[in-house]
Amino acid sequence: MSQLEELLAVWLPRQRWFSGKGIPIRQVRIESRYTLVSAGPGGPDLNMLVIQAGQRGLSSRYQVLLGSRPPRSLPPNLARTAIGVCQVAGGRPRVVYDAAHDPQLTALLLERFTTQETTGRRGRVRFRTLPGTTITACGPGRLLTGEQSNTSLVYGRDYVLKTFRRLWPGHNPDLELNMALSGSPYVARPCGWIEADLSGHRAPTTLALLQTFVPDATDGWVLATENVRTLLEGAEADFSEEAARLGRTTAEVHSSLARALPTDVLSPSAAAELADAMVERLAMASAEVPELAEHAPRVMEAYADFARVDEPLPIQRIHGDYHLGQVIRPESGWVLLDFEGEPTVPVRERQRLSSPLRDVAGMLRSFDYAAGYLLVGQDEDPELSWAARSWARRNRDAFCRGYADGGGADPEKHLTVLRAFEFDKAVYEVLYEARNRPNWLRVPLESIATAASGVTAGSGTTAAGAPRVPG
Ligand SMILES: Nc1ncnc2c1ncn2[C@@H]1O[C@H](COP(=O)(O)OP(=O)(O)O)[C@@H](O)[C@H]1O
Ligand SMILES: O=P(O)(O)O[C@H]1O[C@H](CO)[C@@H](O[C@H]2O[C@H](CO)[C@@H](O)[C@H](O)[C@H]2O)[C@H](O)[C@H]1O
Repeated sequence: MSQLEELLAVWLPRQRWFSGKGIPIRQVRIESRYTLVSAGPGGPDLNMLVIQAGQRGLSSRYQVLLGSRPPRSLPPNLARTAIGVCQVAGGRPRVVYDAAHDPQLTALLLERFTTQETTGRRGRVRFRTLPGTTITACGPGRLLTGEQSNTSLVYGRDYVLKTFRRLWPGHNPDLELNMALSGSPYVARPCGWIEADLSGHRAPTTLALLQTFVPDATDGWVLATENVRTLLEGAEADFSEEAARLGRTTAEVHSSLARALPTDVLSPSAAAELADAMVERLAMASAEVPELAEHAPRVMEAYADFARVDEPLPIQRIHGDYHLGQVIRPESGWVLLDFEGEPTVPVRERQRLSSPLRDVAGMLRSFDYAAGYLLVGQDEDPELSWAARSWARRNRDAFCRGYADGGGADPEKHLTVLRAFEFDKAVYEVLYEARNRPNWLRVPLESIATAASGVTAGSGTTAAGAPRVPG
């Protein structure tokens, strides 16, 4: 490995967006390096690196936004973003650092959209603008610091630039679906994107998406958990109108996607394949989180029931990783973000048509998360547990009602399908939490334990085990 690759191998596992945590990195290889912007001699450069991280014989691609400056010229406020000092592409030693924190570089990055030049041999990095859109440079980008799989920069009240971290060849579904929905009041308007031709791949790969910023909005996770907190503190709290409205908006977005993009019906053989994929994910998660294994037989039963369902299941493009953190609420109503799907799954698989009930299941899981997460690590208090679960139940029901009212398939009439999707999502979450936020692992594990403990959806609880509240 080169000096820079050695430095990246140490830095990478500490990044929130690195999805291979917990598995030692054996090798880092820089596949491509593009100088995207340069502030001139003595000033900073912004390099976009595509790197391959080798772990246990598997290799994953990531995008790194690398700042570089002459040694000892890193401003004190950027000191904590330093990765090290090394030669970049054989030149003089430079200090390299995480460019997303550098106001000078983030400002120049947005400016590149206004000049439209290409970078690299044969223009292998392109800044693209949607027809009819004029992008105006507006100063530095503010780095969002939330629990993210990618890295987003907010430019004033105008734009958000999301750089995708884990790269899979092809157009990112976030770009595809936002373009298909462009003009809808329920999404942030896409303005442009950055793409590159990765070595060995003909189709361009999306590196970043530029969207309009939705001002004065709060994300659904914050709104929901504040509501649960109020309730657990003993005060009145109701979220069900918001949940119902979110259900309606979700159904409308699904209808728009079905109108704009291909649709189909899931064949019995495809349903069996899907059930196999769920079983495979369960096996992988149980190997990594042994506590899950004791519930596996009950979860498998749900998957087997799903494989036997003989009703035709409409399929279409869907959100793919739908949860309360993917929706924001300005005054005007809910807006859906991040149509990327599950970032650890290859883009080709994420582009497959799927049942919109998968998104419904994702959001239902999220109501359980919002209810469960405040109680994790607390001493068991039956009253609080009951209140939290009842909150989840009420909002799950309201969301489903809203979804059906908005023209979506009535989730209540597809409980077998929903149950399998909810289990599959919860299993995904077990893996996600084990790798990224081990303190949260109990949230999906407890949902699975409750749901697998024998009470079925038809007998008064849902897959995640929240009791039905009378009335
Ligand atoms: N267009 C936007 N307007 C306002 N806030 C946004 C916008 N896009 C993203 N955000 C904020 O950034 C957060 C992360 O964005 P998201 O697309 O979900 O990134 P990731 O794929 O890394 O999870 C969102 O939860 C939201 O708070
Ligand atoms: O938003 P991302 O695309 O980065 O999605 C990943 O991270 C999410 C956490 O930020 C994770 O969502 C899980 O935790 C949420 C609370 O933080 C909860 O609302 C979701 O229901 C739960 O799945 C998501 O699974 C992961 O792909």
